[in-house]
Amino acid sequence: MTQSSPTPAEPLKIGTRGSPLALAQAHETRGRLGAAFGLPESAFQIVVIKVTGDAIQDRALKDIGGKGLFTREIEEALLEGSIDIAVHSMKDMPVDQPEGLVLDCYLPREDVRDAFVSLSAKGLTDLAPGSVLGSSSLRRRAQVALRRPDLQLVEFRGNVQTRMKKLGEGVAHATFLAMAGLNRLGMADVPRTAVEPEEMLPAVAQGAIGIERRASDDRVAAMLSAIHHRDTGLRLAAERSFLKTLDGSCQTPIAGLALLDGGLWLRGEILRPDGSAAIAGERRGAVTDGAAMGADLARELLAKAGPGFFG
Ligand SMILES: NCc1[nH]cc(CCC(=O)O)c1CC(=O)O
Repeated sequence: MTQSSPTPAEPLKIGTRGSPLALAQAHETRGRLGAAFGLPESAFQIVVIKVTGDAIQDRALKDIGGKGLFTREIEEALLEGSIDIAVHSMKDMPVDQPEGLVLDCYLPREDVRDAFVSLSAKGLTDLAPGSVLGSSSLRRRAQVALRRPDLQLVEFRGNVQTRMKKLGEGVAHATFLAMAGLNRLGMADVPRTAVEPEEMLPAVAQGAIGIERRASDDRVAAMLSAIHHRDTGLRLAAERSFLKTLDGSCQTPIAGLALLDGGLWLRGEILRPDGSAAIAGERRGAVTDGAAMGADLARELLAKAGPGFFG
């Protein structure tokens, strides 16, 4: 069923990063809006925006510093009006939006799991002692160090294609990627084993796409409310509240996942960056109670950790 279109005079400008995954997410957003309002592709214009995190490829993300390495320039474009909506991987989104912007539209979530990717092994436990694991994610590095302190960790940046090339060249024996990214890119040929959340809890918001808009743009607000996926929003409310209370940045190893199983079930974990300790906990509550549950679980873990836990 199509809804009456707000008949945009000009194409709706969709802002995105230029990586193949970001473009796939922008295309999915265009497809869902087009289907909801009976609009052709020509009613949309995809605008690629260069972000700091993509421009700098030769340094570890934690050394570039600051929040929003993958989002800042896109939010600036939204505020100045050169785009109308911004499509984001929610995993890369800071917990607070700048004044004047709103993020309250989520697409149905993809697979939340990490994928263990290797040309020679099926999982962390099969890697020979001293093997090299490539990852730039503080969370994955800490989770790996906790489980396999013998492995050597190396930084691994770049898109999926670049990382597969590095594995082929022997730069590392294995890496982790999000299942969501592999699925969205249709990369069926990448040798992957899905890692269950019970083995390794994924990042907050992994697999979720969020669409940001100007707070003042009522026409766009109405369009986005037609494609918003409520269950994903309820889960992310819990996970992002957990992250916010932990003051999570990309400098802190944090994992979190909420599921709807009649109620809302939130699991969370914080780790020391070197993997020498981890503290985990969970909450169960009403589906609309995510924000309070997330904050409460974060406070419990922070109290257990004590000062200086992150080192
Ligand atoms: N920080 C990079 C990033 N941001 C979102 C995804 C994957 C897609 C998703 O989780 O929605 C990735 C790459 C990865 O972890 O493999």
